[in-house]
Amino acid sequence: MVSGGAIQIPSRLPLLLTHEGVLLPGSTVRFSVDSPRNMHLVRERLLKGTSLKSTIIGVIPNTRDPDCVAFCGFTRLLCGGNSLLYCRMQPFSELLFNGHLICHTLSFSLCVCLCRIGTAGIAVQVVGSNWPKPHYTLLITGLCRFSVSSLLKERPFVLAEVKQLDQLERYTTPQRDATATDDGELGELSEKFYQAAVQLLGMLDMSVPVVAKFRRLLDSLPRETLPDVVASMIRTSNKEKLQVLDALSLEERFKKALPMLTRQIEGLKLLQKTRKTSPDNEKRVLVRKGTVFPGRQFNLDEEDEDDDGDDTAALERKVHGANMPEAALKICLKELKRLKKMPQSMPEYALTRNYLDLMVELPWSKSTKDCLDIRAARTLLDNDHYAMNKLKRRVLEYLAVRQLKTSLKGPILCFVGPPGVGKTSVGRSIARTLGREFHRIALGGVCDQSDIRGHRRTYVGSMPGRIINGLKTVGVNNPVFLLDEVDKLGKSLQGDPAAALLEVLDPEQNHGFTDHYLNVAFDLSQVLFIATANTTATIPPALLDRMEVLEVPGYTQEEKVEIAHRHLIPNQLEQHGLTPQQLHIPQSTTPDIISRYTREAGVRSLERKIGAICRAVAVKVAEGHTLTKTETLTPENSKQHGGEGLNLPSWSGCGI
Ligand SMILES: Nc1ncnc2c1ncn2[C@@H]1O[C@H](COP(=O)(O)OP(=O)(O)OP(=O)(O)O)[C@@H](O)[C@H]1O
Repeated sequence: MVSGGAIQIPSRLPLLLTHEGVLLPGSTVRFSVDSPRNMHLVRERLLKGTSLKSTIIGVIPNTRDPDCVAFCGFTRLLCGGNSLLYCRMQPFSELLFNGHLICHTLSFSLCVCLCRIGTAGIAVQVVGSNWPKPHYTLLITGLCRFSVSSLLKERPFVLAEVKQLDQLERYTTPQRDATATDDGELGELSEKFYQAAVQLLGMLDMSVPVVAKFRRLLDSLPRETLPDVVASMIRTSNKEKLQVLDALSLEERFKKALPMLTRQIEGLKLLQKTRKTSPDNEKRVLVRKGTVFPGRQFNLDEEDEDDDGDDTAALERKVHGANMPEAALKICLKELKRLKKMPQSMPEYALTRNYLDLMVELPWSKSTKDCLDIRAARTLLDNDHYAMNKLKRRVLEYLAVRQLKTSLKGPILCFVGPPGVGKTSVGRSIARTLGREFHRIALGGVCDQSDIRGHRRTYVGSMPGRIINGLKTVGVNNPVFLLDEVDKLGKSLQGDPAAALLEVLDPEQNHGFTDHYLNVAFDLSQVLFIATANTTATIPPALLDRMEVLEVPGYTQEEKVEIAHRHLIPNQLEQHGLTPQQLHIPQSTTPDIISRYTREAGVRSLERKIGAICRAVAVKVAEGHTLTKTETLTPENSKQHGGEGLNLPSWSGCGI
């Protein structure tokens, strides 16, 4: 690439067509690549190539221009400005650029307007990812301008014959500064530009790394490179950057870039005038907020410190503030250290970040204070549930022992009974009496061990298990966990979830429960586990052995009537926005509903039927029927009501 002392870029360059940004010589820009042509370029040129030459590509802004597209179909193509049009033509006869024939042999299926001038750049990093769709992220450092002489091929990626426009030696060898000794307009311009850059720096906080870097570059780079470097660092639009890119003469380049710099200075002056904070703070805020330096497009040799630095610093603060045990803290700090060194585009960055976010969110030492009063607990249980005397007595005994001995280890209560007898709702009431958070973990159909214990982090799409997820949701380490339907746990090739539950439910072991995702022990000894099941027959013996089974039998008809009138009807009326004046179901009607329309040990179906009656009445009320008297619902009167007043639906009309 060195010919006659001059460093030359290859005369044939693969072109990366990008809508994303403009690469200027001397700047480093991150491009996300997902179009088929660009993906081919990365795979076949950057990833397969082994020489330095193969890492050099041409980056060319691909500005879709409706005017250009309108030209398609003509055999002679003329494109204004510095744009080059190539489009679908069969056969391709002549392609003219600014009056010059570029190509007359190929047919192109692309229909885009390309800039004629691009920047040859060296790909310093290529990162691939499949999420959310296959793409590569390229970090490219601009070397020099080139112009497209002719297009050689279009597939699998665009290859062009190019002409180098800038000298590369200006960065590599200390040489005569073309502008320093120039006394003419160019010298004046470059001095003015330099002074403006110094003025901008004076308005910013030097302790911010970006500003310090800007200062270093300003002093070390030859002045002729400054327009490119400064235009790529300060906040400018892509259109403005394109103007700088298209400016071939140095003088023109200074003229294009200087107004951008002065605009920035004027903007800062205005901001400083309007805000009345301390000057030092103000300077820092301006830089931090990206008022001057947007994004991270300036990293010629940049340390990884900007907004991202803030982010990881905040995370570090959270890690220290999470009050986690020594072992967990050690792991978090290690991961944090790795995270700081990772580029954000790396897929592992997101994984590590998610892991750390979970670690800081977990309630390692956050708990609610138990407010147990046995008398109040009895009243609450009685108010919430009718009958169930045996179960309520045992629950009260259990709670009383807990009150006397806070560090009670076991037993785990397991309520066994037919569906709808109130097992889950008793669990909820226990949480309320203790003043603890309640979380239900539905185990029905779970047949993968990792549902309980989580996946290892090496696994794609890994997640913590339900226990850790539940703790994250409730935000305290002493909730009431209701393991619903333990009898319906499955088994599969992915392991036996019941075996994983053994450790969770064993009071002797669960202080060191290790979820595969966390890979560090979490103390579950404060969690109060309650299990429910419909039958003990299908509960694995080892699991059953760890639990105290409390049978919850079905209800008698009388009990169901009481439950309906004390709990179900008031609940349903409230849920449907009705008042007892609008719907009254007499005690004598309920046995009819129970015996004719439900056939169950519990009361869930009864609750649904009452809900259906409420819905039907709600329609009438919403239609604006006025109530003259309190209506009572019986099968007979519902049929009698032919049309006036509150037209109570017939039983079948209720949908029950
Ligand atoms: N004794 C009772 N007193 C008041 N309401 C009750 C009683 N028994 C059940 N219920 C009510 O019945 C409904 C169903 O109860 P729940 O969901 O707790 O049943 P379950 O036994 O857990 O059923 P499954 O085994 O299907 O999970 C709830 O609305 C609950 O409040």
